[in-house]
This record gives sequence, structure tokens and C-alpha cells, in this order.
Amino acid sequence: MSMSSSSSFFQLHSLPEETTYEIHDDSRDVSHSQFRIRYRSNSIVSGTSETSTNFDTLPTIKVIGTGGTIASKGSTAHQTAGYEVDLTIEDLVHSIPDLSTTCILEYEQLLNIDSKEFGTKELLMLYEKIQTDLPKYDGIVITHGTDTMEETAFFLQLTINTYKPIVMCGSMRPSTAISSDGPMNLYQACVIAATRESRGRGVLIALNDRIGSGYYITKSNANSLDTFKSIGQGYVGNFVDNEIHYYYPAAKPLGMTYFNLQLPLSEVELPEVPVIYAHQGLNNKLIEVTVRELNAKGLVIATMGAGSLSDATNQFLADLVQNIGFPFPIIYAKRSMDGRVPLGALPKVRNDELSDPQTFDSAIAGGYLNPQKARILLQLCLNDRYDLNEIKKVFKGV
Ligand SMILES: NC(=O)C[C@H](N)C(=O)O
Repeated sequence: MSMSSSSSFFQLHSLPEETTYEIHDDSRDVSHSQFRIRYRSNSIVSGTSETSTNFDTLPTIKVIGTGGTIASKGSTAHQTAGYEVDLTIEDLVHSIPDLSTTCILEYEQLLNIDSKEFGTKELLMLYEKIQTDLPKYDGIVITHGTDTMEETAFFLQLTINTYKPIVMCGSMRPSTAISSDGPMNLYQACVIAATRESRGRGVLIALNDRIGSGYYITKSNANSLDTFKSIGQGYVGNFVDNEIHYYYPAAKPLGMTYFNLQLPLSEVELPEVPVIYAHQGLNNKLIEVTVRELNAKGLVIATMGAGSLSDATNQFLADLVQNIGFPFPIIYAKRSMDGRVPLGALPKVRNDELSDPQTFDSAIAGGYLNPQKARILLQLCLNDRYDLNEIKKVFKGV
């Protein structure tokens, strides 16, 4: 079937903004002629894929490279650890098969780092790039390391309010490995971004033939290809034999708050919010030293179950916030991969020996969020100067 002559699901360029509820379409892109690359400028870091297809009917997709294993090379075909970032986004775009009848690809190298090197500065760079590009493109693809992809996806989900697809992808094997998963993941991410049915679903993560919600999904396995999971919420769709299948109509997670980042971004510095990982015999001194030394504005605790910390730690936290001198939110998140910390799990402590035990004001339930995502949400709340009650309201929805 010729893509240009059908009303196939790959053509979204001039479609209206409203969400559609078609779940799947059997049309396929079966043509595989090579696309040609046209350079937008003399720069080696950006380019456009050009074909003789009618540009007016094809969606334009921007691919933003940030590095990660997908952009890495090892020294042997069996090396799957200890490799280095060594490929450009141009190399990656050249490694995928024909998309000439699907979309017009443009690409740009924003960063080329392992995702462990991401911090606020890098998040804000990416945020700014996407905000600048979004009006000009129909969808955005971001190549990114998998280790912290979920954090970037969550941050973008909360700060970029768009119906256009933002699709993140990466790989678990470097480009030099046997059966490297990078090219397929990038290919699928581009097709997903160019597809009408991907609209209105928030930030998506495309890996290993699965499409997940960047809001919920987490990296569950340090090594294997089938790593991104959100057990409770599931995937939103999959990609098989060049067909995208969404399981549900387009929707974004419920209870989400959007945050507007104030310009200029160079002056945005997200408040310090450390994460403490709880375990048997946790030494409360660690909490005190961390909060004091970092001048933390809030804290996330990866609790042992659904908000479970020892009585001594709960009492220690309640006393700590009394001494801090300003409202100090503490998010009770969970170290388990799945499940939630409900409001009812928050601890009850005594203010003094005579009073009845009650939940102390700073304790906030982290809901479904894992500690790394709870940290980002709390940072965004604090950055917007939310008070404790407002922060509680935000976390009630998650
Ligand atoms: N699979 C990966 O991409 C892991 C890599 N260390 C990264 O996150 O950048």
C-alpha cells in the first residue's frame, strides 16, 4: 500500500488538534527505499531527511539527541557494559531504515552524555529546546540514556503541556553489540511520533516494542531489553511488524499538575530535595546530616513498604521539622517498584508525652510515585513556592 495515496495513520500533518479514538489501523509502510539526508546548515549536528514525497502531507518530526547507550560503542560485539558514548544523532538517524513515506525527519544534537550526567541544567536545556521546537514540528523524539530516562520523561510531562507526541527512546545494548536494540527503538519512536493516534498521550517511552507512559513507567531491570515497566498501570500500546496498537483512547494520567517554568531559565535553580533510602537499622543521623549539609528544602524518603519507617525514624522526622524553622515537606515514597503509599499510611507521632499521636503536618504520601519522580514533583512545587497545603493537594492526585 502506498502511504501517500492512502488515508493511513502515518499522515497527520494537517489533521485537527482534537484527540481521535481510533485504536489501531492495519495499514503498513512496506516501502523501504533509502531516504536522503539534506543538511539544514553546514553544521554536522543537525539535518533533515528529504524525499520526493509531498512535504505538505507528511508530519515533520524533530529528533533531539542527548546520548546514552543508544549512542554508544563498545570494543567487541559481545560487550554490553563499560562502553562509551561515541555516536552522533546524525549517525543514529542514518542507522534506521526508510521513513521517507512516513515523515520528514530533522535532527539535532543537544547533548551527548550518559544519562547519569543529567541534572537540572540538562533538564532545563532540553525543556527549552522542546518548547522552542514544538510550534514548528508535529512530534518530538528524544534519544536518551535509559538509566534516568524516566526522570526526564516525568519532568517533561509536568512542564510541557502539549497534545503533540513527545516520544523518548534509548537502548539497552550499545550500537556495536550483536542484536543492538537502538535502531529499532529509534525507528519505532519516530513512527510513533509521526502517528496521529499518539497525540494527547503525554510523554511516551518507546523501547523493546512497547509504548509506555513516561509518567508511570520505570526502569525495572539494569541489563535486559525488556526493562521499562509500570506493572500497575501497564503499557499504553505496542509496536509490532510496523503497526502501532494503542490499547486505550488517548489520555494523560489523572491528577497531574502542570508547572510553568519562569523565564529566564538560566535563573531557574530547582530547590535541593535529597532522597534517603530507608532500610533495616537506618541511622537517623544520615537524615539530619543530609538535610543540614545540603540546606535541603524538602525530603523524599524511599520507605520500606507503603510508607513504612521505624517508629524512631518517624519521631525523629517529626522533631526535625519542628527545628528547621520553615515548612519542610517530607514525601513518604516507596522503595518497592509497584504499589502506592496512601494517605492512611502516614505515621502518627506524639508532639509531647501527653498528647495523642497524630500525623505531623510535614508528612506527605507519595502515592504511586517512586522516590526519583516524587523528588522532581516536590522540586517543581517548591520552585513555584507552593505552601505545605498546596503541596499536599498536588501529591493527593498522584
Ligand atoms: N542503557 C543505557 O542507556 C544506560 C546508560 N548508562 C545511560 O543511561 O546513559
